[in-house]
Amino acid sequence: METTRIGTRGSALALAQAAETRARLMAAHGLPESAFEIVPISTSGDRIQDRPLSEAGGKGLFTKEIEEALLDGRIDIAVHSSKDMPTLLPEGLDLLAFLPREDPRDAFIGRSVRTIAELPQGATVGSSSLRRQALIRRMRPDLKVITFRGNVQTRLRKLGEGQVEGTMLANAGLRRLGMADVITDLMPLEEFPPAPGQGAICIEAVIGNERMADLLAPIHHAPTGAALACERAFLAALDGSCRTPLAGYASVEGEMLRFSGLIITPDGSEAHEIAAHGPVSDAAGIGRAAGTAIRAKAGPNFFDGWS
Ligand SMILES: NCc1[nH]cc(CCC(=O)O)c1CC(=O)O
Repeated sequence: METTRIGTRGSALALAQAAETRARLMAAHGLPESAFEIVPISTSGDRIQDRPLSEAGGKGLFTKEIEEALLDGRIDIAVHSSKDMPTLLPEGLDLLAFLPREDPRDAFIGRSVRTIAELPQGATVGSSSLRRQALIRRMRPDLKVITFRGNVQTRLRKLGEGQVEGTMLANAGLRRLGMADVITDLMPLEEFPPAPGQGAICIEAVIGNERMADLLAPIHHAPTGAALACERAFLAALDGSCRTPLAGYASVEGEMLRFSGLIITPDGSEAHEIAAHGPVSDAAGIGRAAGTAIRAKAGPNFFDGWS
């Protein structure tokens, strides 16, 4: 029997996502663990630690080396956080499966308070995400928001040392790491909407590889796939620029898809929101139309100066 090589980043979260994918494939096909090999691959996003990723070139940084391995045939499938995927994939690759989405909310981790509202005037909060920075500033313009990178352990150490009074991470990632106990508050979706793709694992493969298409079909979760098609179309309609703080979240109930999107200036002073719904079968169309509509709402000057 041929071994399936699963490419992934080497971070603890990425390895947990690869192991979850392997477990689902084993269960779906009655295969032993030995039918799979997890291949960790270091990416530019992992190596660049000294500046915000939005300055270093944005999203593709977490996927480039892994996609090269797919195209070179060194791995058979690649497991990613959907949030880290650019809207345009390299020629010849496609996202063939999405696993059932985890909770998409952001989590707040406070040092001596439980919520953002309880932070003292002028307190320092750390985040590396432009979206989270802007949403925090919108809620609490008095806070000092600093760029804060590193893996979960590094961030928690800095928090413990008092470099910041609070930080934010995706609830999904913390849960997958078995670290949800550090969370002191979960942000409501309406007030603090997530990034497109947050909480959803996707699996990428070479188009036309029938063995991989057959392997992945039974673990694909169609409602998550539709939600992601909508969110990714919204992102694409806004050029998916990593320098534009934006949020987008779609949920599916039966045949109905609901989407909410937001764009916001980095200082949090101006935000525009959009809500849309329609049939699941039109998921990408709903996202694209929402992107066009929010662009029109914001006006041509909104993106000037900082995008
Ligand atoms: N860019 C890092 C990244 N990509 C996906 C997740 C979380 C897991 C997920 O959204 O599925 C994280 C870390 C974080 O935001 O806390």
